[in-house]
Amino acid sequence: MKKSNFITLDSLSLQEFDENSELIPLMTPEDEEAINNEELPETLPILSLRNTVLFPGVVIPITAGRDKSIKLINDANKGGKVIGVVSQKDESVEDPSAKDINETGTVARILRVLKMPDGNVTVIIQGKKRFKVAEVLTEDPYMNATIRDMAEAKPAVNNKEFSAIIDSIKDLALEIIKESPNIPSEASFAIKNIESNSFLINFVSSNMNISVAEKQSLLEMNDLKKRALATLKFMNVEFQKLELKNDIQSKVQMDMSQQQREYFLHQQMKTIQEELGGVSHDEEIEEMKLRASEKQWSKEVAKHFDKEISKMQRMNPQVAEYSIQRNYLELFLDLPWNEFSTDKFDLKYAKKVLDRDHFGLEDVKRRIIEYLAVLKLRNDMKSPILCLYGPPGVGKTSLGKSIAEALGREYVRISLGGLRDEAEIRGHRKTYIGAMPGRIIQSLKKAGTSNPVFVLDEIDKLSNSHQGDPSSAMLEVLDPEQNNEFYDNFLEMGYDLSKVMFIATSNSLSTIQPALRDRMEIINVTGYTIEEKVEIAKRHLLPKQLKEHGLTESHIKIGKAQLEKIVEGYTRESGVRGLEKQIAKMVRYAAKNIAMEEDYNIKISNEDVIEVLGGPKLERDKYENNNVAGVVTGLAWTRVGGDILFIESILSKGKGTLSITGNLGKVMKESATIAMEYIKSNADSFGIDSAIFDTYNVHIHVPEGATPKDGPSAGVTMLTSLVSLFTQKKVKKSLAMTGEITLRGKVLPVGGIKEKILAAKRARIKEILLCEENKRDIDEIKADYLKGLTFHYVTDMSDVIKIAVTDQKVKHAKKL
Ligand SMILES: Nc1ncnc2c1ncn2[C@@H]1O[C@H](COP(=O)(O)OP(=O)(O)OP(=O)(O)O)[C@@H](O)[C@H]1O
Repeated sequence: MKKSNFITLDSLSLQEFDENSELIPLMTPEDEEAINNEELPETLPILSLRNTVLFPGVVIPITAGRDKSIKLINDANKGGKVIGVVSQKDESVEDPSAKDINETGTVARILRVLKMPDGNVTVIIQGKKRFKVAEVLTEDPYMNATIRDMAEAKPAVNNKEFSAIIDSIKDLALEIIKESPNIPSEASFAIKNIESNSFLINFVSSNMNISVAEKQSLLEMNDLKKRALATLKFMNVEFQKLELKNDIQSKVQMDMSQQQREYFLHQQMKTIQEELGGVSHDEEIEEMKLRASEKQWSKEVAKHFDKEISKMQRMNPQVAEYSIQRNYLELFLDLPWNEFSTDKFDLKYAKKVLDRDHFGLEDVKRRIIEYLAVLKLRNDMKSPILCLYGPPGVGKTSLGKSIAEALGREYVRISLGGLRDEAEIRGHRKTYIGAMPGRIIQSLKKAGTSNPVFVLDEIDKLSNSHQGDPSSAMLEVLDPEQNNEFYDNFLEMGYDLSKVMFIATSNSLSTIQPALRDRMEIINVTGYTIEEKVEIAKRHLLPKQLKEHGLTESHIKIGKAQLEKIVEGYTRESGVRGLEKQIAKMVRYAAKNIAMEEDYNIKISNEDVIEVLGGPKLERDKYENNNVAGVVTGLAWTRVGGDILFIESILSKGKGTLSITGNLGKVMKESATIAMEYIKSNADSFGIDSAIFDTYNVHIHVPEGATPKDGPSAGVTMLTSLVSLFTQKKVKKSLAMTGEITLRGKVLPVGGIKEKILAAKRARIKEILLCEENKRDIDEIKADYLKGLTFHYVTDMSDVIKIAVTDQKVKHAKKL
């Protein structure tokens, strides 16, 4: 035996062993040869092993606790030191008999016996040769049995396959040792030094991490090549398990170190932030909690806030969700919750404020004061929402502002024009990227109180689209029964809007969703007459512009005559927005002169107006003379106020066709046909020869073809135009008219009377023809507006002709 080759065993205290005995030898091929040639004894004492298998050549320590085993070891140690070692089939059997042990075992030589302090005996044995138990002779005091030799089929020395398997076993064994933290690296020296193939297989099999049964199966294999292959398979499995284990371990380790790294960096950042005087996240949260404690929110909101803030506390401040959560909670803190301003409800003061800010509009102001009076008496806000309706620039929005001031409330305004997405009103859920609360909640945050005056501008221009229906969200906002729990998607909570005073403005009633219109009290703000506009300009617009341009009244004076010129020549509107712009131009002109020290005190003359604004841009809507047959003045209503229009018709030789031009809608064309047919059937009463209907073509035209026109209110005008045409008689001077006609010859009332009257006045019309039923509209109009106008009320189309068409022939009357 070569003493230089030795194996270290971790289960054994080698130091102790070294001190007392020789080193454990490795089995060389020569040793193996010698052992194989040794004659086996016929009988052997059999030591049963519970949890291991002894392979030939391998040295293992065994601790014996059972009396039988201790006696066997002691006897053998005193004698020939050779024993038979067989593993138990079932390790739990305490006192195994013949049937409990495997048939195949290994002859072993006792190398050393160590007596342990606890009475156990540790024996170090080395396997020599396999055997089969032939017959168990005695079981007491320990098992003795006759044994048989076992032949081993060894492959030829030059068997390449076998050599390859052996090489693989060696390589894999080295890999396994490398990967296993528990096997000392010296083991790899041992592997490298093993010269005997069968010992290599046995050594590896013995040290592999496989079950006793598996080890036993290896021991029982007679064919060495097969045994080598089976060993290699087990090794592969073990290697894969090891790799997997290491993989998991390194991952776990990496996760841990990543976490540690992040923690470390966060700590560093926190320190840096604190050094720089910034707010650390903890401080931020503390500050939020402090602010929250001052809020007057309901239990429900407080609970929700607490839940959300503890969510924020658990978050990593570096992730994007953290800032979303912070914004969310800041919205809660910024929003007013049950924070009210005290209402003034001094109606005299309210009237004063309204009068101060707005000239005229007596009716409107009266209704607003009445509305406020009701609010004062009822002392709650569950009254209809005001809707100020009228053409642009008549002061609807600024009335809202004055109401806020009169009541001593905050003022906020949103424009609903062109708003198509419901989320604009209700907000996006906060999980969306860039999500925000809706405009209602945003405005309340801006207002800072829970009861502001909230102006909803252009409510008629809310539009529907595939992104939802904003008007249904608006319905919830404006419904006093529902709006105490208005749900905003971003806020994820109901918000009480019931104390908010909503005022809507609108240019048209027909485009407001009917359900919305029902919820509102409509107040009509009509346009202004020229005189009123001049007054508004003098009292409000000019002082406002002077202030904005840093001037005072001593710098520039614009007389009434010039203001009137500006109104008539440069603006065409019911409101005063355009007028304000023109005045701003005049003020800028003065400011320039003053700044250049050319003139300190400017009194604007007519020439100045032309110099600054250019020649008058607009001819006043003038009534035209009545020298031509078939030309009649009608009154029209548009979204931007009233207007006058002319209906012209001519005759040409032909076959009696009727053509209509001027960009007219279907209803207006129908009016023309009705008028024509009515005249045909009543030709005699108008003194018209029916023959001309077949010999002349009629063409009706409504000028300004670029502007689309529609509606039934031009019916009476068309009728008058055609009668005048067929009779070649003059239409009454300075007369304008509006009214729908029917085939039976009736005249029906129409809308927009106030605007139409204002337009007629602007055009210097003197007489107006209307349906009898429209009289009640006229009665509602301020007497001032009606000054200088004569009204003719009719019910029948024949009355229209009687009033409108004179007996005089026109200048160049056609002979028909
Ligand atoms: N009666 C008035 N007295 C004083 N100023 C007026 C009056 N009417 C309108 N104004 C002024 O005209 C300007 C335009 O008014 P505002 O913006 O309120 O019009 P609006 O009716 O709301 O128009 P829109 O329908 O286009 O929103 C404001 O500067 C307003 O102060």
